Amino acid sequence: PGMKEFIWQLPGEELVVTDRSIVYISPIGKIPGKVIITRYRLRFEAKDSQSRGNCNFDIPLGFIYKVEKIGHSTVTRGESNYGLIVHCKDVQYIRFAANQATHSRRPLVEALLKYAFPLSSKLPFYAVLYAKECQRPTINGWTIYEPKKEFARQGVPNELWQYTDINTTYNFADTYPRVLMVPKAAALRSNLHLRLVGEHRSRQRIPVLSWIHPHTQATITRSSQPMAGIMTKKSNDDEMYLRDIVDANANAHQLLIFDARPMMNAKVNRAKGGGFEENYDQCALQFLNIHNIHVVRESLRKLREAIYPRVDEKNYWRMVDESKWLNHIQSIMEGASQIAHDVEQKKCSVLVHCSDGWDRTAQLTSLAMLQLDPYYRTIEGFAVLIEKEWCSFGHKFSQRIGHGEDKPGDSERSPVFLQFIDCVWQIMKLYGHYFEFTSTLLIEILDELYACRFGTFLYNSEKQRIVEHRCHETTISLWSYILENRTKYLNPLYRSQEASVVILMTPSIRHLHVWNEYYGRHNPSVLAPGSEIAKR
Ligand SMILES: CCCC(=O)OC[C@@H](COP(=O)(O)O[C@@H]1[C@H](O)[C@H](OP(=O)(O)O)[C@@H](O)[C@H](O)[C@H]1O)OC(=O)CCC
Repeated sequence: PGMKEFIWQLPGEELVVTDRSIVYISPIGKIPGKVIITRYRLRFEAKDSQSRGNCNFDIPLGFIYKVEKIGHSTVTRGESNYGLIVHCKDVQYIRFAANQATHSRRPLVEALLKYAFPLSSKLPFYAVLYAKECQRPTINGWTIYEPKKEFARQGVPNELWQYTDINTTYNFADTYPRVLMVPKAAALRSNLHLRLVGEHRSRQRIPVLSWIHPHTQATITRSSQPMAGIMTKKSNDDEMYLRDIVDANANAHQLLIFDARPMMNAKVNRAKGGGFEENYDQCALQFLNIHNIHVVRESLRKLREAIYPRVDEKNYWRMVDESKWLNHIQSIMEGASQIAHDVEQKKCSVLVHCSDGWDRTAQLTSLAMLQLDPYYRTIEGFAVLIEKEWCSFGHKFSQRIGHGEDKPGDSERSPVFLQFIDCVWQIMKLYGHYFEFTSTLLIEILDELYACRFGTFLYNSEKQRIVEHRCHETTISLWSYILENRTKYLNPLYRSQEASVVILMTPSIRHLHVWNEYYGRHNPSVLAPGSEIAKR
């Protein structure tokens, strides 16, 4: 492997192309400098960096969702009309003016289109090159989450809950984890029974255990929607299975079913064969009015307009309100808080689902578990929570982020995981001393979500990650990096004894804030010293 030419180069980060005569059109002025593109990043170095303050920046290629060419080589207007715009998956976009005479844009655009979209270019993700050249990490992040170790920590299996081997080779539900914990009564009935329950749940994502209360045995189970359809057909096996969940908790006589969706959307899903648990006996159903991936994608787009490339001081709050971003955050937090309250105070068992059970359901179970179990507010526990409720339960990271694909308009993309991390930040803002880590960890996780340097967030399911792409062997886990640098994320106010509490909150909109530390981080907060104001 080539020697490192620059101190900043990472293992496996081969140089691809350099352009020394390019101008960065920043929000606060034109800055001439050099662009270096490698297999991992786009880097800009201002020509006389000392006089302009530090205008250097690095953008991992995984951040890029669109490369836009502006101006044509023939146009004669000012040079800044000819160049390219690099649009990023976090709020920013970067505009460069290239040198018309030398047609310097072409090599840059070709390099970006090839290496920012490895799936489209049929190249391996940078994560594979990085792992090849890295020394073996001292901590193997792939073993931080062991399902049976985590369930043992929760106190199961026990006399009422046990493993089923029905999905050991992912043949039952290929978007689900291999290890599933189900009511003992259901497992003892037969695998046929479980298969019949699976036939009544979208993609066989049957209700399985996420978390059990250490003292009351109240449980959080999760699933996808029942396949009731327009005939609102019922399933004896599905209803019997839910009764098993009720019977496994001596403190309650009914199962609280939380359908994350607006009722109208749940009804519309009947047209696709879906639906909801209509008058199941011993069950109480309620809708949480959390909107779908399409509404969420649009909401972030509007929030971004309020913030980047600069805050519109006159219209900011109107634009934030019109985005409804904080309203969506609130609906998720309200749902998770009600789930936590019903499990903790009413000692009830709850079932959480939505349409597919991999977006809103993951948000609700993980936020409720974060409130109920202080373990998940430690660095290791937070890694376990994300591996369990997001990675292993088939949140489609690859499609929701659009890893490596040049398909900016793909309607499968949506910032659902970002919404979850934003909710964690809102809880941290109110109860920071109950977390072992600070928001630095949250921002690090979001950056590595896009960068594709680690294998943790690649692909759409445990099966794809482990069986089809063998990520545990070919890539390094994000948690190796995080845990090797854990001091970076430690919260000095954290006292594990006092933090060992249940957080029960009623998230009023007045307690919620725009996470400016993240969404506003690319805005020039002050004029870089010596930077000239863009000439009008
Ligand atoms: C005649 C065809 C009917 C039809 O296409 O229904 C489709 C529904 C889509 O259902 P929705 O629940 O509104 O939307 C779904 C959820 O966001 C789901 O995530 P989650 O895991 O959180 O459930 C995603 O995985 C699906 O891709 C998405 O389609 O659309 C609506 O309900 C919108 C109504 C305004």
